[in-house]
Amino acid sequence: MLLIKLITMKRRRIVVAAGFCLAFFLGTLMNLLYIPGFEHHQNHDHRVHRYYHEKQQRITGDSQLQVGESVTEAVAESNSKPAVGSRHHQDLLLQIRERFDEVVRYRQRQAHGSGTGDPVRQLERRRLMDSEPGDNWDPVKVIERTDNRQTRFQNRPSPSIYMHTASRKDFTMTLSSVNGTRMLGCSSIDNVTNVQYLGSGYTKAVYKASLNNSLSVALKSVDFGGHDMENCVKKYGSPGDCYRLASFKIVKEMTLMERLQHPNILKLYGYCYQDSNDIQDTVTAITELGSPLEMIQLLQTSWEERFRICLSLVRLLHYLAHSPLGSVTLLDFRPRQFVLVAGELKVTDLDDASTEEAPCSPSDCVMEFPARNFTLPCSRGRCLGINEKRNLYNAYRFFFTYLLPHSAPPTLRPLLDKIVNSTGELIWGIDETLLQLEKVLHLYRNGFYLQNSTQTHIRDYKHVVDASIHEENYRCWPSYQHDGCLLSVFSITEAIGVCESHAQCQAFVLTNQTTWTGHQLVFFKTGTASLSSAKGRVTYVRVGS
Ligand SMILES: Nc1ncnc2c1ncn2[C@@H]1O[C@H](COP(=O)(O)OP(=O)(O)OP(=O)(O)O)[C@@H](O)[C@H]1O
Repeated sequence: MLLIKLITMKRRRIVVAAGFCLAFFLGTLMNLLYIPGFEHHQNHDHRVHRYYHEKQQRITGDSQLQVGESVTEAVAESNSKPAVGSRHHQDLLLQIRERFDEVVRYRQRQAHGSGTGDPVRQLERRRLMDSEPGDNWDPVKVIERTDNRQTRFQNRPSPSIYMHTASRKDFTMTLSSVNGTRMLGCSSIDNVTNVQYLGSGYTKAVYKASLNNSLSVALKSVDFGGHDMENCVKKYGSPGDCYRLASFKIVKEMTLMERLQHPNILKLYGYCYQDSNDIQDTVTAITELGSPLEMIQLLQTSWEERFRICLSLVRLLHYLAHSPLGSVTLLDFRPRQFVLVAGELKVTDLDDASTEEAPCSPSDCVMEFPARNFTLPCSRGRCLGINEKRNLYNAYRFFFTYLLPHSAPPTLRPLLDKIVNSTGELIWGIDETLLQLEKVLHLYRNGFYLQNSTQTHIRDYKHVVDASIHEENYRCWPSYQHDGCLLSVFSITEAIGVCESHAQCQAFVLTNQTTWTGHQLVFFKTGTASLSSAKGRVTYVRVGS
């Protein structure tokens, strides 16, 4: 009986959630199955987990950083692999060189489009010039210092001194500040506590840790047991060079985090280079902590929170389209590349970001997606606006279609549908898309989405000051609290409208909490038996029939 009752009570919620989940799964399945160049990401390996355990012990200071067991195994397997100095091995060195060059390009690139008179760009340019080499912060300093040595090394057989060997201290001392903010270094992560594994991908493993038992951060390093390292060591048999190759992804990410400053890009707090027993200069990035994005969970949250994520994303893409480095595209755009920080969406994985616009001849500028292709104009040998358009279409297919329209206020639906359609067809660019989403925010924040139909019910509610109801809770969707009905409203009129639409609702209590749009959180109640005095609180009780 209880089960049947529960099922009945939750039926609406389950049906809604199931509907979303089904749509989400069917839709994303197609998308996720096809991501050019990223097919390998779907794999996972038990050895990765074994490494997390080993690594967790190392981070907490149990021992020096070691080469992971799976890498050792891979080295054993790779005895038959080409010798150091062979052409095959040179291929690995070439890849390292390419990644090195890419990082240096980002590091040295001047503000894009300077001299346009745009004050924001001019400000960006000044900021960049202020932090040109010579500034204390420079995650590639370790590499740049060896650039000359590297040039000489082109014809050398041994890769072992490819990277500069530096003691930890060197880097701790050169670390100072970036954009006026003091950076963390190796000493900051010596005594981290509460280390927890957060996630890993193809290359990196990410841990949560507390510094001084106060600041929680994310620690990102190369996953020795990950696919990237394992495949490389199997192929080339050189853990040290494979590590260098993989670590450039972290160095690139740190460089972009420093170059691209925006509220929706995760903050870099610092980094640490440490020699390990077997590998020199292993790098750990220390970044802002987020929580991984769970699409299924998001589908169950309020429209207001889902809209916030879409707006964050569009603000981010607008910045990337006009960034100081030029138009930046996120080649790997899956939701797992983003995290949430206090409800805001932030991009975390920048190692697949690119500023290169695809080269073309006039006839072959085609942008391909699983469900459709777009033909773009080819101008001066480059596909015009491809970076911006790729980001926007990915935002449409991974985020907007699932998060924007469902359970939105009915009066906003036409505008939201237009946003979804116009981005899905790439009719709008990012500037227009941002303008329209900011318009939605304006309408929502100022209550212009409300219809007048609830006015007539106001006289049916009694206003009780300095009173609250502690019990008489019921569940509703999409509540901000799981065991009660806590919803956000623009006004008392809207709260009355909500109460009228819930069969159980007999009263509601205003809280002093507000959401990110300034809406007030209100508890809806089934009755008033536990009504009691509470200074400063206001309760509305239904008195009409
Ligand atoms: N700052 C962070 N806070 C919380 N979780 C994070 C953070 N950074 C990354 N993660 C989690 O760790 C996972 C792996 O991180 P990341 O994407 O940088 O690794 P990767 O090896 O580049 O992965 P991929 O194979 O997707 O490229 C992410 O999917 C994300 O869920």
